[in-house]
Amino acid sequence: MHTNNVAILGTGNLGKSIAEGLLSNGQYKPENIYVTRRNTKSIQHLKDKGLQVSSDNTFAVKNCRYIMLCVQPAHLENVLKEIKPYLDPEKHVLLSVIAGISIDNIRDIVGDFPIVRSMPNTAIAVQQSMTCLAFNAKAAHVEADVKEIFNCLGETLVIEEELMAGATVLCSSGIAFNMRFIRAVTQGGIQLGLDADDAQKIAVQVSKGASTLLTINKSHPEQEIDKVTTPEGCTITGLNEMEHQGLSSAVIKGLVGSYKRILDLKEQREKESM
Ligand SMILES: NC(=O)C1=CN([C@@H]2O[C@H](COP(=O)(O)OP(=O)(O)OC[C@H]3O[C@@H](n4cnc5c(N)ncnc54)[C@H](O)[C@@H]3O)[C@@H](O)[C@H]2O)C=CC1
Ligand SMILES: O=C(O)[C@@H]1CCC=N1
Repeated sequence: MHTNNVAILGTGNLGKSIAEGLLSNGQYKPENIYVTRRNTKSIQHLKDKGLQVSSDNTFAVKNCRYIMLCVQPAHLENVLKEIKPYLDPEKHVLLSVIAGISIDNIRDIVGDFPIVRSMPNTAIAVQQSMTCLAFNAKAAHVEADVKEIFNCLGETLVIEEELMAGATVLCSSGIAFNMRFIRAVTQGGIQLGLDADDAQKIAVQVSKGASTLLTINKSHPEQEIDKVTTPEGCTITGLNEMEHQGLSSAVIKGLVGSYKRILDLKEQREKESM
């Protein structure tokens, strides 16, 4: 076995994004990435690129060190029970990207094991993920290696596991929230007379520009806003109107709603398994 082979069990939206990211940044050779899915038809393109594609999770586990659990929460228990006989805590590291499933939930099924919770987003496909990571004590020795994998796919932040639900909302759902803002700006631009392609091009570049300013200047958003808002000008007029309509409040309420949904689903799953 190649010491660092990666298995992605459940190659759907996120699993595919991870596979594409690992592949295109060159840290992994295609043959060292094992991807599984019950029906492999829709990941045929990964096979064409040289990845090891299979519907057999145990085959992937036998050949890999890092086992990424990328199925939906409802499918996790079955997958863990299926691979458990082939898991070796000296050889394998489990990395779960599954929202609302704790390290303890996984440990309850597989026993004491190196387990990492990782919360990336779909921008991992283009090496621009923000990935939050939490390690259990057994996985402490792989922290540097795991960080290196995800650092090649964007930025990483190690957090306490109890913050993982909040991180899921900001980090993973955050891509969708940002997309909706960009889309809304595009729609507004169309109403102001720009054609759809030009409006989107402007919205995307402005978003990138705003992020880059904060990254490079290490500034506070309000400092950057103050540079744009000419007294009595159009920016402050637009900004205040957005706030009168509840922009910040809507965003915060959305984030809190999303967070509560993670906790509700977790509670529901726990009740069902009792
Ligand atoms: N989509 C996203 O942006 C993010 C998703 N997540 C988490 O990642 C997980 C997957 O999410 P998605 O990729 O959106 O879901 P998805 O439904 O697109 O992908 C899951 C895949 O697992 C496959 N699968 C189901 N049972 C299987 C089995 N026994 N063996 C092998 N494959 C099996 C399904 O066929 C499907 O392709 C979820 O637990 C979610 O909470 C976390 C962060 C971001
Ligand atoms: O919406 C969801 O439940 C998953 C987890 C974070 C992103 N997608």
